[in-house]
Amino acid sequence: MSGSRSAKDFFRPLAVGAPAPLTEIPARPSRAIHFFDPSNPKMAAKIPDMVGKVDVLLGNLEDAIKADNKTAAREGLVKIAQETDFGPTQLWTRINSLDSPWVLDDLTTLVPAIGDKLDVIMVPKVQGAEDIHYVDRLLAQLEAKAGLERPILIHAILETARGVANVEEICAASPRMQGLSLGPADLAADRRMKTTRVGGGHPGYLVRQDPPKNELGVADINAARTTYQQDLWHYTIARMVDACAMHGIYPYYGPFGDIADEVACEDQFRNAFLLGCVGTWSLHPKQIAIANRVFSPSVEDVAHARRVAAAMGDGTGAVMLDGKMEDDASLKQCLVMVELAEQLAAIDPELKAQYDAIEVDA
Ligand SMILES: CC(C)(COP(=O)(O)OP(=O)(O)OC[C@H]1O[C@@H](n2cnc3c(N)ncnc32)[C@H](O)[C@@H]1OP(=O)(O)O)[C@@H](O)C(=O)NCCC(=O)NCCSC(=O)C[C@](C)(O)C(=O)O
Ligand SMILES: [Mg+2]
Repeated sequence: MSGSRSAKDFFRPLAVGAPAPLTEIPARPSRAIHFFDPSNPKMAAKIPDMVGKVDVLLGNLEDAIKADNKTAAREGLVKIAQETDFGPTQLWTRINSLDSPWVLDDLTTLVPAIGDKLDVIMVPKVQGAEDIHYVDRLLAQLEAKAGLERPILIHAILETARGVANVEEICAASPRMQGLSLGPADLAADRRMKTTRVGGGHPGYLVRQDPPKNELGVADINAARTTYQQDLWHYTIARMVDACAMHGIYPYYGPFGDIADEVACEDQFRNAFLLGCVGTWSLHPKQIAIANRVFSPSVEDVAHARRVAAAMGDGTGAVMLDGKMEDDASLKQCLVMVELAEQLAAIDPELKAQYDAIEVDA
């Protein structure tokens, strides 16, 4: 890849004195990345109580924050971060876009003030590896200056056609890359898609059942036919999942703007979970429970996975379980569930109790 670092330099710090990059991105539970506006006193007041109840709290500085409130949001985030003990909950931020008048101050303020508490910086509207390289070097310089001991990770939002086209090089651009989220609103606009919704499906994007045929074998195109609404975001999410898996980083859905429609929100989140995403965004407190439910494997799935693991002994060969074939590969599928359940149980006592209560009779 032109312009990328050679293998021998990939894990070298980009500034003298900056912390060494991680060689592996930790699989920390992040079912819900909960967005809040640090300049909104009502929202900010709720944040300390949310610690421990959501996997990630994200102080948003970009879109959805009024231009007049950009400084207040940045300062509000610094204050909340300094005054709060986040325990097992991660603290992330979404900085302003790289072409905005605010982003340089975002980074030069946040890293010295709260860099020791910030786990991940979400960068919006990432177009290609060059955007990640810019943030990567700047973070290294700021980390070195602040004497930080742990590198801050980068999460890119895919919300332009160019960003989607460059998804693999974005994931590969830095050892700081933690993951990707879908930005369905900006992406729809950039692609000139004809949906005005923030994420989710569209009733016009469908396939229709074939027409029934009459006794002469002629299709009756006027007969009632079932239609099936399709997922507008399937292609993009699937590309993100492959790019992330290939680079050992984590894919996330993104925002679901119809806060009132909890059913459709859950459906969209579940599609992403099934395809390989590890989490999603929550824009309103009530979306946290939906995300936590959807992105935790069900007790039934974990029970089945553990049964397969027990039945597979040393993990090789093929066995029959409930009339179905299980083998080395299906065991690997099951271990995805078992490992995720273990990671979640470590931070979620309620889930731990449910998973611990499973009895495995192989
Ligand atoms: C949708 C809104 C306006 C409804 O806000 P509301 O106040 O009208 O809702 P509510 O139901 O009346 O709220 C009840 C209570 O919960 C509070 N509350 C409400 N939300 C939160 C929250 N997130 N965190 C903590 N507390 C919250 C709210 O302040 C209120 O407190 P109160 O009972 O004391 O009066 C509000 O929830 C909100 O502003 N959410 C965040 C929106 C956001 O961050 N948008 C940006 C991400 S999506 C995006 O950028 C797109 C993307 C990726 O870039 C792209 O696709 O291109
Ligand atoms: Mg956006």
